[in-house]
Amino acid sequence: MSLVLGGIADDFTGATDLANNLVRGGMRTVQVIGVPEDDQVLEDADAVIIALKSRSTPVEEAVLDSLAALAWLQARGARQIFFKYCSTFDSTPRGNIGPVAEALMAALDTPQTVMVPAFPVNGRSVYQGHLFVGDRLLNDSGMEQHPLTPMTDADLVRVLGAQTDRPVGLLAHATLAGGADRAIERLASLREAGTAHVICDSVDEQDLAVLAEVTADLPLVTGGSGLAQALPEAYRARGWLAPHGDAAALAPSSGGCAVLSGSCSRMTLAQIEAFKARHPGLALDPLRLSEGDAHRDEALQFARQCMARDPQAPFLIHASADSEAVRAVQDRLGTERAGALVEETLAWLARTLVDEGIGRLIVAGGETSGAVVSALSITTLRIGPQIDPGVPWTQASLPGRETVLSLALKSGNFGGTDFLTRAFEVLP
Ligand SMILES: Nc1ncnc2c1ncn2[C@@H]1O[C@H](COP(=O)(O)OP(=O)(O)O)[C@@H](O)[C@H]1O
Ligand SMILES: O=C(O)[C@@H](O)C(=O)COP(=O)(O)O
Repeated sequence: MSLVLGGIADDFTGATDLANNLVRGGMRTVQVIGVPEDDQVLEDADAVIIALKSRSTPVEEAVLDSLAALAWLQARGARQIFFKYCSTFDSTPRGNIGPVAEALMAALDTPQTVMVPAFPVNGRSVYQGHLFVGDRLLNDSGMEQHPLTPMTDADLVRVLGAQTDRPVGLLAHATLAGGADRAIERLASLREAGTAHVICDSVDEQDLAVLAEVTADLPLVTGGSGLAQALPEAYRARGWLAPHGDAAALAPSSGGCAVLSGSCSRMTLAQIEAFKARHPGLALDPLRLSEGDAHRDEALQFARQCMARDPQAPFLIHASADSEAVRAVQDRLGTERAGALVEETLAWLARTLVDEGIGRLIVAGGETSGAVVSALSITTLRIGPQIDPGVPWTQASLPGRETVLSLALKSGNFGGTDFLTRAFEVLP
């Protein structure tokens, strides 16, 4: 198998988002969880996305995991490596975006890479190096209150500058508007001046199409999944992709419907409210979780009652809470312990509920999805039809289970307000 694109994603929802856009562009894409064993057999694919949990891990660990993923993809002949991080550039002054990008550049022996977080269909755009979410600057979008990676500065040249000693430059919109040749010249002159990282403006699909044309031949690109919407066309123009049938077909789904949420984003909170207006939901209290198993067991009882009442009707369990409540919990337990406690509980619930008949599961939150997917021992996800931009249904075979599990991993900020109810309605 010789790959066109090898993806390294810093979280699991991000990996699914990237895979979704490649599939929509007609690329046969497989998502794997962690670096696969050398002898793991993968179906024929144009792209393999390796989902890591490297967004919030210590820098050294993120770098090592990313390099291991790179080595696996290189051994399968990947023409281009795509380092996928969040369209809201989720990171801290220590990293992990800068250090991981640099380690990948060194391993690929390339002096420069591009940074393209924009995802216009979901409202993420970059202008003069500043990241907007809808009509708000990043630091005024709610992301400044993220529980793990609060983003308090929208100037990405400055944000990345704090994560690296190498020079950071800008490919500005005015240059991009001049077309691919002008953008290529700009990248070359920045390269000659020693600029390793280039933040790329992009406000719409047209900008991304130009950027795809400009970057398709680079060994390494980095960013959100917006660029991946445009890359398949650039690959096709180079004769790298053969035509084939529907890249997003899934087997029929079965089993009960559940939602588990650890995301505290504004959008998830609105989705939870809309869901609870129609279906049962239970809020977890992290402080009670910290006192022992009783609260966790209550949540399981709640789920069992819902399943007994109507095995097909969806229900929700969430730790998601507004920023004030999250801060109060973090003050008492510490940020890491609070996050880990919530993730462990939701992962345990996922494993137990799937054993007890849940076959269609939505998980909201990137870190939360990582914990759930790991607890379910999932190694590969097949990407199905898109529910909302950036979020497809996927399917996984689980060890010891005859039917497939349908799984939607929802990034915190993605999806319309009715996402949690509509997702079950559109599932085949
Ligand atoms: N009530 C809460 N108090 C403290 N931390 C929480 C609470 N609810 C969720 N968390 C933690 O917040 C983090 C949310 O991150 P994540 O799952 O990636 O969501 P998102 O996709 O919105 O970023 C997780 O580590 C989760 O465990
Ligand atoms: O690029 C994006 O915005 C998403 O793919 C993503 O990575 C979101 O991360 P979470 O919000 O932590 O799910």
